This record gives sequence, structure tokens and C-alpha cells, in this order.
Amino acid sequence: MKAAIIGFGKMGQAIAKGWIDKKVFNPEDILASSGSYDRLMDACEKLNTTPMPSNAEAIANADVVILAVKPKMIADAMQECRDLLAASDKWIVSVAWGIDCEELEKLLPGSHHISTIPNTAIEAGCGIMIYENQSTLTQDQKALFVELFEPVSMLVEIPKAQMNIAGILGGCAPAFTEMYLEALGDAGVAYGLKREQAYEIAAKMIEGVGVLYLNQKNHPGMMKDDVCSPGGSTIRGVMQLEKEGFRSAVISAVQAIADPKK
Ligand SMILES: NC(=O)C1=CN([C@@H]2O[C@H](COP(=O)(O)OP(=O)(O)OC[C@H]3O[C@@H](n4cnc5c(N)ncnc54)[C@H](OP(=O)(O)O)[C@@H]3O)[C@@H](O)[C@H]2O)C=CC1
Ligand SMILES: O=C(O)[C@@H]1CCC=N1
Repeated sequence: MKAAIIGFGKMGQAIAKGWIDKKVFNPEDILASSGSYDRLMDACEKLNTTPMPSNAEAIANADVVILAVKPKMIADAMQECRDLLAASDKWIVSVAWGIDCEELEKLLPGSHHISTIPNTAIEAGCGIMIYENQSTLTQDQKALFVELFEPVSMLVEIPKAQMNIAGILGGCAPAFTEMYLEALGDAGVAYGLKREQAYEIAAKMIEGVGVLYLNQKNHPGMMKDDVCSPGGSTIRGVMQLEKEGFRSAVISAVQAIADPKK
């Protein structure tokens, strides 16, 4: 099986790296096409993926197509490929933000497609991939979708009305968490830790909290209470975060994306 990745930027490359690392695809079976051919050549040289001269040629030679261009670029990028996609049993996984099944059907009528929102951690094989419960994939294609993406991500099926909010938590919030990681690193450095060591400690801490929640499903407030010994140190930091509006700032950040006009 061969995969065409249309749009070989941050997300296109993250998927390719995750797949190569988990041996889902041989690098050369990932056919990449992108905007600037020079940038594409550089990226493909690093990953040993196959650079393709056009989107149409990448798609013609692949079984599955990952659509990883910016949402506004889809119509342009796929113009020459619409007929081929409608007439074949090639199937498309869109990762484009805000493009649901109905929208994608307008852009690529009659094709087999599924709308998803992945996150950058797919590169490390521990991503999240939100996917819409409605798609035009056949049963066999849906099974292949799971086979390709389960090794690199947790798959979460979501109805159309909740794609946006689920996508924000899974796909956008990594940036918030990375800011938190950076801030902890800065604080560690301010108190004398080496930066690399500060980031490593903070990153492992974030990973551990996630795993602990997923294993036990205890309420996060209870998990926090478990860390705060009576009269101890942690509660002083927790109180300061409350004073600074930490939780409220996080909710506002989500709102800024969910209700951009607010
Ligand atoms: N980054 C993330 O964390 C996430 C991104 N997404 C979605 O992934 C998609 C890509 O985002 P991201 O990777 O961040 O953006 P990037 O800008 O990094 O990547 C977009 C890529 O598309 C290429 N491109 C531009 N025009 C064309 C064209 N006509 N045909 C083929 N390729 C083209 C660009 O090439 P060049 O730069 O050379 O012009 C670039 O490599 C978006 O739809 C976004 O919503 C979804 C979830 C998370
Ligand atoms: O910022 C964006 O628009 C993309 C979609 C989700 C994460 N990055």
C-alpha cells in the first residue's frame, strides 16, 4: 500500500514520521507533494520519503490520500484530482481544520473521504485523532483507516456538532501545554536547573499526569488533592495559580477558538 500526503508541512510530516517510526509504511511508500518543490525535496531527503512533482501524480500512484493543506487551499490543491478521486476506490483522510464530511463532499464530490483532526504528537506515536462519525468510506476503507492510524494515535469518534470542541482539546491545546512546559522550564532555570534538564523533568511530569488519568479516570481535582499535602508546599503554588486565574485563562483560551467573535 502507498500513501500520498498532499501538503508536506508540519502535520503532513508529523504523520509521515509517526508512520515511519512505527513501521506502518516504508518511507519510500509515502509519496509527498507540496507547495514549494525545494522545501519538499529537503523534507523528503531527511525522511527518505518520495517527493512527487504534483498532487495529481502523488494521488494517481497511491491508495490512500492524506489531505494536509490549509483548509482554504483544498479547492485549488485538488482541482485536477477531483475526477480521479470520484471515479476510483482511493480514499481520503482530511486533517484540515473545520472541513467536515458535508463540506468535503462539496469539495470532492463522489469520493471516499473521512474528516479528522490529529495532533502533532502523532509524530511520536502517541497522538490523538478525532474523526467524524459520518464519512463516505466503505467498511473495508474504514478498517484500513483504523489499521493505519491506531499505531500512532488514540482514535476518537465524534459527531459533527462536537468536532470543533474536540479538535480544540486534542489538536490546539498541545500549544497551550507546550507554553506550560516552557514556563515550567523557565522557572526551573530561574532557580538554577539546566534548561534541558528542566524541560525533561517537566515533560515527563506532563506525560505521567496524562497516563495516570487515563489509567485511573479519577477526577482531576482529586488527583490534584493527592499532591497537596496538608500544610505542605504544593497548596501554596495551587493558591497562587487560582489567584492568577490559571483555570479561567485556560477556559478563555478554548473560548477564543470556539467562539472567535466573542
Ligand atoms: N499543525 C497542527 O498541529 C495541525 C494542523 N492541522 C491541519 O493540517 C493542515 C496543515 O497544517 P500545517 O501542517 O500546520 O500547515 P503548514 O503550513 O505547515 O503545511 C501546509 C503545507 O501545504 C503545502 N501547500 C500549499 N499549497 C499547496 C498545494 N496547492 N498543493 C499541495 N501542497 C500545498 C505547503 O507548502 P509550502 O509551505 O511549500 O507552500 C505546506 O507544506 C491544515 O489544514 C490544518 O488545519 C490539523 C490538526 C493539527
Ligand atoms: O492552528 C490551526 O489552525 C491548526 C489546526 C489545529 C492545530 N493547528
